[in-house]
Amino acid sequence: MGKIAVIGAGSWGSALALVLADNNHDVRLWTHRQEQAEEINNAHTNEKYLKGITLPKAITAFHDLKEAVQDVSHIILVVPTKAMREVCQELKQVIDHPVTITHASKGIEPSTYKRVSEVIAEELPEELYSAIVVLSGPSHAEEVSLRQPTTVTVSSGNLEQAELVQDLFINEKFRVYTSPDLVGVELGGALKNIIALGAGISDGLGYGDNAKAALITRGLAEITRLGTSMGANPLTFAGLSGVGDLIVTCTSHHSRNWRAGNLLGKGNDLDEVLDKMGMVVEGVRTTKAAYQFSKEQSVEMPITNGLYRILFEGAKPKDVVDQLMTRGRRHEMEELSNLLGERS
Ligand SMILES: NC(=O)C1=CN([C@@H]2O[C@H](COP(=O)(O)OP(=O)(O)OC[C@H]3O[C@@H](n4cnc5c(N)ncnc54)[C@H](OP(=O)(O)O)[C@@H]3O)[C@@H](O)[C@H]2O)C=CC1
Ligand SMILES: O=C(CO)COP(=O)(O)O
Repeated sequence: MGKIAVIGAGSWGSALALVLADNNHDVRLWTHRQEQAEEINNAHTNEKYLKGITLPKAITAFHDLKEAVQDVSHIILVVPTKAMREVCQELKQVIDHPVTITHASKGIEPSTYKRVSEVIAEELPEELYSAIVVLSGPSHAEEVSLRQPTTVTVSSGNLEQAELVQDLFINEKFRVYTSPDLVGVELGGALKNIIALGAGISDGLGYGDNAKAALITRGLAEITRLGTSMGANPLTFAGLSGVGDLIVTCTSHHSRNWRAGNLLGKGNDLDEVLDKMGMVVEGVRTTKAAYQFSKEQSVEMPITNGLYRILFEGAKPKDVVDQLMTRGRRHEMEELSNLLGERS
C-alpha cells in the first residue's frame, strides 16, 4: 500500500493515522514536537492525546516535515485551524511532487470567513496538489482509536479524488461516505462546535434534556441558515457531517467544545477554561467568525450571538439563556413558510 503523511499528531491526527495503519498503509505521522515523535516511535503511544492506546507499528513519527512527506501520494492535514496557514507555508517549501491533500480540521477563519479548504488553496500552489478533500462527521478520536463503529463523509470538488480517499480510510469499523457538497460538509463540521459550546453551557447551568434538544434543533436551524448563505446545499446539514456531528458533539463528554462550555456554565471564565482544556477548542474561534459574518450579511443567529456575548463580552450564561427564551414570538419554520407563501 502507498505512503501517506498525516500532519498533526494531536488526538484526531493520531486516530486517523491508526485507521490508515489498520488498512495496511505506510503512515508517517508528523509532529512539531521532537519528544512526541520519540514517544510515538519508541513506546508506540501518544499519552497526552490518546490515553491508554497502543499505536500500530506501521505508524512512524517524524519531526522533520520534509522527511515526513517524501514520496507520499497523500497528505492528511489535521492541525488546529489556527495553525493551518503556517503549516501549509512550511509544506510549500518541502513538497516536490503533486499529492492529494485531505484535511480533517473543523473551523472557519475569523475576518476572512474562509473554510479550511480555501485556506489550503490560498497557501499551497495549485501545481502541488491534485485535489483538496475534506473528511468530516461524527467521530471522536477516543472512540475511533478503540475501533468502535464510526461513520464519516468525504467531499471534494473532484469526486473521483474523494472516492480515492474513501478507499484509503474505509474498513469494517470506519465507514466512509462521499458527498458532492464540499462547502456544506466543511461548514457542518465547523459550525456544530458553536452549538456544542452552548450545549455544554446548558448542562453546566444544570438545565436538562429539554434545553439540550432545543439547542440542537434550533442550532441546526441557524447552522442551515448561515450555511446556505455561504453556498452550502441545505440537505447536507441533514447528513452525517451536519446533524450527525451536531448530535455527537452536543451529547458526548469526549467533546472538548462540550467540556469547555460545561466549565463556562459552571462559572469559569474563558481564559481559565482554555487553560484547563490543554487541547484545541475550535468553537471559540468559529463563534467569532460566524458572529462577524452573520452581522455583515444580516443572517439571524440568536444562539451564536448569545455565545459570542458570553465568550467575548463577559455576558452571564444564565442571562443569555433568559434572553433567548424571551425573544419575540416566531413561527418555527419561518423561512419555509415564507417560501411556501411566496409560491402559493
Ligand atoms: N479530536 C477529535 O475527536 C476530532 C478533532 N477534529 C478536528 O481536528 C483538528 C485537530 O484537532 P485535535 O487533533 O483533536 O487537536 P488536539 O488539541 O488533540 O491536538 C492538536 C495538535 O496540533 C498540534 N499543533 C498545535 N499548533 C500547531 C502548529 N502551529 N504546528 C503544528 N502542530 C501544531 C498540537 O501540538 P502541541 O502538543 O505542541 O500543542 C497537537 O499535536 C481540529 O480542527 C478538530 O476540530 C475533527 C474530528 C474529531
Ligand atoms: O468534531 C468532533 C467529533 O466529530 C470533535 O469535537 P470536539 O473538538 O468538540 O472534541
